[in-house]
Amino acid sequence: MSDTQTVEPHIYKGLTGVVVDTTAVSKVNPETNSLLYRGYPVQELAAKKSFEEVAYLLWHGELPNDQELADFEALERSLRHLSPMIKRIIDELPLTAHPMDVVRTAVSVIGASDPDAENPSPQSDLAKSIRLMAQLPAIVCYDQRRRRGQDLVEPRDDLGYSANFLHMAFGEVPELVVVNAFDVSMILYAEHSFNASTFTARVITSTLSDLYSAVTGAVGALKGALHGGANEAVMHTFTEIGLEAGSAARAEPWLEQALAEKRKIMGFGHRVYKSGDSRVPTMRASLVTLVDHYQKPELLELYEALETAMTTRKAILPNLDYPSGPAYHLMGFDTLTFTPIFVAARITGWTAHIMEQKKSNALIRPLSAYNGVDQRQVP
Ligand SMILES: CC(=O)SCCNC(=O)CCNC(=O)[C@H](O)C(C)(C)COP(=O)(O)OP(=O)(O)OC[C@H]1O[C@@H](n2cnc3c(N)ncnc32)[C@H](O)[C@@H]1OP(=O)(O)O
Ligand SMILES: O=C([O-])CC(=O)C(=O)O
Repeated sequence: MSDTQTVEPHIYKGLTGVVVDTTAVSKVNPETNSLLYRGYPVQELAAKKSFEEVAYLLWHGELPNDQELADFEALERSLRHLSPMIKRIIDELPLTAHPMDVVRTAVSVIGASDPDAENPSPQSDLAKSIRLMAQLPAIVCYDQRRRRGQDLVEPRDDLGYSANFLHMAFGEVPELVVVNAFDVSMILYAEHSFNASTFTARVITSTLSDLYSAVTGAVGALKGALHGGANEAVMHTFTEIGLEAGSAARAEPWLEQALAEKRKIMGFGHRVYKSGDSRVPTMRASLVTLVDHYQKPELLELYEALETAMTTRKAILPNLDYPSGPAYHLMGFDTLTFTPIFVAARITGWTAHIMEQKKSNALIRPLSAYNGVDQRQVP
C-alpha cells in the first residue's frame, strides 16, 4: 500500500482504537477503570509510595529497596540547582511568555548544553532523565516567581521532592496535608501509556533523535487544551462561572450556554476511559482534603455542581485534570503554572517510554490517503 493508492483505505482518524506497539510501562484498562504502573495499581502507589519511588519504578521496572531509594533521593537532591545559564535564559524571556513555552525552552537549553546529549545509551538516558526530573521543579517555580516579581528560591536538599517543590514555589513548606496532596497529584500525572505527548516523544525517538528533542516535542503536545492544557482550562471555566460562595447555582445555566455555543467542557471526557478516569477518585479525595484545609467549601460545591450538570446532560465524566486544576489553585499556584506541573510529573513517564522505544525501535511513519487534486501538468 502507498500514499497514492486509489483503493479507499479505512481511515483511523486520530488513530482512535489503533494499537501501535506494546509497552511494559503502564496498563490503562478502560473496562475496569484501572491503571497499573509496572503492574502496581496507581491508587495503591499514591497511598503508600512517594513520587520519587514511583519515578524509580517507572524507570527501573521495580520499586527501590531502602538503599536504592536513599541513593536515588541523594542523587535527585544533588541535581536540583539551575545553572546560571538556564536562569539567565529564562530571565531573557518575556513575562508574557506562556509558562509551557518557558519550560519547553529550558528543556531545549539543558539539552543544548549537555555534552552527553547525543549519547543514546540507556545509562546516559537515565542520567538525563533524573537530571530533568530534578531540575524541572526549579524551572517551573522560578518562572511563576518571576511573573510575580519575586526572586528565585534555591532548592533545599533536606526536603523530599514535593516539599522542596512547594518550598521553591512559595518560599515556605506548607502543612503536610498539602505536601501529600501535591505528591499524590505527581504520582497520578506521572504516566499514562500512549497518550498524545508520550506518543509524540516516541515518534521523535523513533527517528533516532535525542532524548531532549523528544521531551521538547512532548512538552509542546502536552500544552494543548485537549491534553495537559485542560487543567489550566478547567480553572478558567471555574473562574468564568465564579469562585465566590453561591456560584455553584450558576454551573448548570453556564453549561447549557457553553454547550449551545458548541464549546468543549474542559476536564471532561477521555479518549480511552469512557466510563470514568481511574485517577479521578484518588485526586478528588485529595481535593476534598484541601477544601477542608483551606476552608473553601464553595470550590467543592462548584466542582460538584458542574460535574452533576455535565454527567446529567451529556453523560461525559471528569478526567484527572478536573480535580487537579482546583487542587493546584487551592495550593496557591497561578493557573498558568498548572500544565508545567504536569510536565514535572510526566517527565518520568515520557523518559521511560523513550528508553523503551529505543530498546525495540521501528521508525513510526503511518500512511495517509491522498484527497487533493488529481495529478496535473505544471503550466
Ligand atoms: C490528562 C488528559 O490529557 S485527559 C484529557 C484532557 N482534555 C480535556 O479535558 C478536554 C475536553 N475533552 C475533550 O475534548 C475530549 O473528551 C477528548 C479530546 C479528551 C477525548 O476526545 P475523543 O475521544 O476524541 O472523543 P470525541 O471527541 O469523539 O467525543 C465524543 C463526543 O462527545 C463529545 N465530547 C467529548 N468530550 C467533551 C467535552 N469535554 N465537552 C463537550 N463535548 C464533549 C464530543 O463533542 C463528541 O460529540 P459528537 O459525537 O456529538 O461530535
Ligand atoms: O491518556 C490520555 O490520552 C490522556 C491522559 O489522560 C494522560 O496523558 O494522562
